[in-house]
Amino acid sequence: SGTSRPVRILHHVQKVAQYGDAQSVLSAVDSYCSKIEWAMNVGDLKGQILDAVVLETRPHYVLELGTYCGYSTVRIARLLPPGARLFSIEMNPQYAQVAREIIQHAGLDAKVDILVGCTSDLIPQLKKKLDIEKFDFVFIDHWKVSYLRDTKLLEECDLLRPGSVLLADNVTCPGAPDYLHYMRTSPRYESQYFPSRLEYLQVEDGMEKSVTPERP
Ligand SMILES: Nc1ncnc2c1ncn2CCCCCNC(=O)c1cc(-c2ccc(F)cc2)cc(O)c1O
Ligand SMILES: [Mg+2]
Repeated sequence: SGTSRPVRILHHVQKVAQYGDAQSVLSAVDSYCSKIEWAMNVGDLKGQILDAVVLETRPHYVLELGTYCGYSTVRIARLLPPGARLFSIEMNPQYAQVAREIIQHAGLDAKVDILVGCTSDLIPQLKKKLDIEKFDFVFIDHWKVSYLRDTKLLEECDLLRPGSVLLADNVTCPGAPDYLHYMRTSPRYESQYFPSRLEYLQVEDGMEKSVTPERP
């Protein structure tokens, strides 16, 4: 068919979701992807883990690696206090445009900036480009083979502070074994696994939450 899966998801959201209502946008994506065609959104089950971590972290500056259709971007942005900012990096320009329109439909575009490019190129530019010191919360959901490399890049670029929270999707399926090993053995992090299910399926998956301890 002519359109891409993200464009079909966008059209469904524009057709059935209430403009300015983030929850109806999330429900529209979840019903489309559970009934019509699967897509790699974090989904509602793992989304509830994401919600809980965002609410307990109360982040002011958020970074997301891998935007796709913007489902998790909406999920996070809807819970942010006024003045908080979410920057999401997406490599695929078509995905980025779909995400912008889904985020706009949810009424959250004022809180969100989608940066188009590869994380390894953009992360080193963030301090200068965004005039940001540190990120309080990072949601990692892009290429699974890039999780560890990009986390180390965030460390090297001094974008994390004691108490920064990293939450990684798909650490079981498709899996990010080198990231898990690093997070669970590095003295720099305290890590916790949240078992769940792969979006819209009965397959086991889970998310890993890692925090740089506050105490010196
Ligand atoms: N800024 C950037 N830098 C680097 N890569 C970048 C990027 N921006 C985008 N990409 C390129 C990756 C985009 C896709 C990442 N997500 C995934 O690959 C993913 C796959 C599954 C999956 C599970 C079981 C299956 F059978 C099949 C697929 C589930 C998920 O929840 C996933 O998040
Ligand atoms: Mg994912």
